[in-house]
Amino acid sequence: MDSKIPKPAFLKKPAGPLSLPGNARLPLTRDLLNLPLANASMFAKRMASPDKPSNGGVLNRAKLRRSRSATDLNRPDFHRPKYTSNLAPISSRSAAINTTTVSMMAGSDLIKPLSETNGPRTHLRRSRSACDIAMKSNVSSASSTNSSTVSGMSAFAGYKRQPPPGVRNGVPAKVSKTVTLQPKNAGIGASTTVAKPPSQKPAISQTASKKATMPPVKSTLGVVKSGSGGVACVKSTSVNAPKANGVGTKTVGKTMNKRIPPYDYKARFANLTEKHKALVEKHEKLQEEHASREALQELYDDCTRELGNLKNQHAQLQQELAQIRLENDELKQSNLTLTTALQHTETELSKYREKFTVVDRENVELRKQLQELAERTAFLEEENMTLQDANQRNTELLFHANIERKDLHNMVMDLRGNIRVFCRVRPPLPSEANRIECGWKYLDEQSIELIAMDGTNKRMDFSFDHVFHPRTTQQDIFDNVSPLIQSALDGYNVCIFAYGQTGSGKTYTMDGVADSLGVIPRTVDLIFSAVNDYKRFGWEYEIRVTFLEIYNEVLYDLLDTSGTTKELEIRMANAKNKTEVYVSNIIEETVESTGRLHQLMNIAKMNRATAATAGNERSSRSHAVTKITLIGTHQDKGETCIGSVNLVDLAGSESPKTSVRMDETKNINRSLSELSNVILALVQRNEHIPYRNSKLTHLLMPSLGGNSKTLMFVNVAPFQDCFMETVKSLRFASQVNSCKMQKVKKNKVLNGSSVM
Ligand SMILES: Nc1ncnc2c1ncn2[C@@H]1O[C@H](COP(=O)(O)OP(=O)(O)OP(=O)(O)O)[C@@H](O)[C@H]1O
Repeated sequence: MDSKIPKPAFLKKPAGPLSLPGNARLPLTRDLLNLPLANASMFAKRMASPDKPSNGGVLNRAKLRRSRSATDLNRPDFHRPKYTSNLAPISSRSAAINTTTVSMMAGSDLIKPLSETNGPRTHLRRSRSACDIAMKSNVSSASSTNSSTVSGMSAFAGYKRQPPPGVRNGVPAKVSKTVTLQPKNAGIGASTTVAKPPSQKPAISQTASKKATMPPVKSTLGVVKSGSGGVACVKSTSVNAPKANGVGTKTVGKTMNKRIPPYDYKARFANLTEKHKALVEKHEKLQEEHASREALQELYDDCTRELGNLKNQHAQLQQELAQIRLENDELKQSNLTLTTALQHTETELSKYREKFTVVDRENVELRKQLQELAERTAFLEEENMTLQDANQRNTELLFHANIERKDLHNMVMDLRGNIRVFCRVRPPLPSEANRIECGWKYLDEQSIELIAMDGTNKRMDFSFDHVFHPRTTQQDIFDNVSPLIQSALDGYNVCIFAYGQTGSGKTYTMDGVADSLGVIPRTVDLIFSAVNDYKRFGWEYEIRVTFLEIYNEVLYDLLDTSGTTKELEIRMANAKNKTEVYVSNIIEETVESTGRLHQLMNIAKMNRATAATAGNERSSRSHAVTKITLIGTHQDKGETCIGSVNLVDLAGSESPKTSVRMDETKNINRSLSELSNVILALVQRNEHIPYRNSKLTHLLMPSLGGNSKTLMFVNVAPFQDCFMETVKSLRFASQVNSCKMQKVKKNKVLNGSSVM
């Protein structure tokens, strides 16, 4: 054992000031006297060395005195030369130990920088105070044990004030002690430190129980061993740093065992008492730490639950966040759509604004125009009033002018004669090309010369109101007829009939064919056209129509399609006016339009044709009478005018020699003769007019004579074989015409002219 004791430090001439750590003490004088000479001289030389601090012997005199007293008590045979004073300076070694310890604690999870701990600063203060208390207790114990401890404590205290590199403001060192000594007061940071792996936590208690299990402690052990363990340093380490490894404490034990002789039971007892106290304190601290850990465990559980709740909340918030992000994306998309729509709408709005501007300008223009038009309207209304007054006056004038026109027209018609005769020569049909024609010479529009082509070359001249040659059109014919229709509209009775040999063209003249309408359909059209024109003069017309035929002196209603044979009688309408007649049981239909009238004409024509089918020659041997009654009313003037048009397609005259049905021929010829007699009586102005001698003259009585206008067509065929019948018809017509023109003729007669 002694061989392992290092060589005394004074033999090595330590460079620094003399400072003995721990229980190191300077040898007493008497000790020095007991030293071998060499050693004594060396010590004296040492003391006399200029390197020795001037106050080296004064500084630790109290210590030396105490040490000497203790030593004296234990010194039956004191041999101080074995004192090992070549230890490293305590301050440096203590710093190294404490640096190592702090580094170890700082490197462990138990020590956290202040910035990592969230514990309140007050905890740190309390921990610091506890630490200080612990330190003080250690210091006191140390000082009571050995005066050299003071320097060790000073060195350790100096270490605390100098934090190791990497630790800010020295907090980690304080925290490490706080965590270790005062776990109860530790905050969250402390709990976090305590919650570190338990393999490191027991190191604290093991430090007290001198058990070295942690690798950092081993390294510390190496440091201690290499430093050869100064007593003060080791004791300081074991007391002031309970977290130091057990090896260090073990080193202390060895040192103390070395230092306290076995027989010094009192010192040993004191030492054990201190150890016991330290262990008791550690036990209490461990119990507090255990309680603190349990509290921390509860806190940890609470935190875990809270963490779970927070995780759930976090997950829920994550879902909400995802939902919100989704909604946000939808809102962004919607916003984008709305933005696009807004831009589109703004574009349209700008267009509409431009249009509105244009329209507004147009509106202004239109308002101006409207104003002008309003003014214009007012002017026109005023002018219209003036015109209406003028129109009313003109209407009045027109009404009177129309009356005057009627009078004049009637005068003209009178001058032309109430009975007028037109002669029409029909052309030969293509099927009649082999028939010999008479010689026809048209002298003028009113005269014709007939030349027999039978070899006698007989010539006969006839004069009429108008002579129409074979090429005369239906329109030319009607142009000469229409003035009579105008007379009917003016309130006169008009009778137009066609007289002539069978096959001479009577039906063609009166009815016409589909592509060449005759007098009757043209009369219908003219009447409706004139009625519409007369409306402008205030006249409203009612048009009534009847269709009948006279066959063998029997009346037939051509509009009666019932098949029943109703007896038609010609009766006088007014006893006072014997010219007014009507036909009983006849169908008289009021016609509103031209179409309807044409429809009725076709019905009548079919009925007559049906009769003709029953007997092939019936149509040619019956008289067809179409009567159109015109009733005009002028509401304003309260006037009424009634006129009528009798359109008669007479049966064709026939020579008895060629007649097949003599009775029919006789009836036809007799009725035609009676018609001739009536007409001749009229033109000769006889007192008695034999109207009632035949159904035909009786029926036409209102239209023959008086103010009636009568027009007779004498139709003749152009053929030589019809020469006699043609001459007969022309003589009758010429006789009518000569009688009418008798005055003129008379003038002619006076001039030497002759009529046949
Ligand atoms: N002006 C004319 N132009 C062309 N064809 C005519 C003309 N007049 C008559 N005809 C034709 O001559 C034929 C006989 O004419 P229409 O039947 O009119 O004689 P009508 O005198 O009526 O005979 P009826 O007394 O037997 O009835 C018909 O085919 C008709 O088309």
